[in-house]
Amino acid sequence: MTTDTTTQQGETVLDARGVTMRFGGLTAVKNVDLHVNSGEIVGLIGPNGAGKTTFFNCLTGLYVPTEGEVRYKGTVLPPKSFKVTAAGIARTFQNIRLFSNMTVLENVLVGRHTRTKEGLWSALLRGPGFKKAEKESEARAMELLEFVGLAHKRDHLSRNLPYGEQRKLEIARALASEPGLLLLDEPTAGMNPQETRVTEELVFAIRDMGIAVLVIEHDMRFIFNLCDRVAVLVQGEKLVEGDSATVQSDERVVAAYLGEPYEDTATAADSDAPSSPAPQAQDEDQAAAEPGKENDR
Ligand SMILES: Nc1ncnc2c1ncn2[C@@H]1O[C@H](COP(=O)(O)OP(=O)(O)OP(=O)(O)O)[C@@H](O)[C@H]1O
Repeated sequence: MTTDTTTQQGETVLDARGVTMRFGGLTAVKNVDLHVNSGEIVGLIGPNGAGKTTFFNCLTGLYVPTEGEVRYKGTVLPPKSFKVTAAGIARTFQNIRLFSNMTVLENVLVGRHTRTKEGLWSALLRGPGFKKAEKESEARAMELLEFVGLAHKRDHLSRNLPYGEQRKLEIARALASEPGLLLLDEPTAGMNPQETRVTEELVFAIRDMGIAVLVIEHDMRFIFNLCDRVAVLVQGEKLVEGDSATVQSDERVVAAYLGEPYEDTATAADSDAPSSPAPQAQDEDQAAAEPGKENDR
């Protein structure tokens, strides 16, 4: 198993400062600072309801933070998710959001739309420029499917894939937008231990492609194996941030989140049962709740 997380770390890719998100009287995220450097894998952990997904939604333009600022490579991000994707941040969702009636390949091609230059007329007329761009996009999409191990399923409908493969497909689709930063929201939820290990290797490989990664996960073994740095959110506030050893041994984290020392829970973390509830339409449910409606898709 790969546990070497050393890599070249350079410029600040993501710089979130003082991010606060209130839903009426509830402060879901409170004054959170977080940065991610190129070459880094950063983990975001915390108990259920700590504000992790809300924070992700603030980073990706799904929510406009009540206060604070999010910069990507030094530029303040526009509060629109498609513009955030075009800027270079891609994400996956806790509740998988694939186009279920499209094939595996088509799902990845959808992810490429921010990087294709051909306009509406070109698409309608299907001229030579469009056909060339279409071929290039398909070739790139197939490379990504190879990368995540799904090339042989290119023509399957995404809804027919097993759950773990749907998660991989979401990652391939996110990579299709050629991001500089990938946000993964519980990428191993519902996976068995073997699938989790494969996902771990996949995330290392993504980092080695030059893409920084910020990952939310409840599986502590996965997080502590993978991440260069881990931030802990509790009740919307950042409690601790540091390398895996620092975070694991911090008494506040043990008390607030782990409940007991990590060493004692490692076996449990490797059990077959997902450490978080089965995926559900949580984001959609939350989106329906005013005033924290999603900004767009
Ligand atoms: N759209 C919304 N409207 C109102 N409250 C919301 C909304 N979205 C999230 N919340 C609340 O904000 C808090 C943080 O929720 P969030 O989903 O961000 O936590 P989380 O750390 O991602 O939890 P989990 O690990 O269970 O996914 C919770 O109390 C949640 O009920």
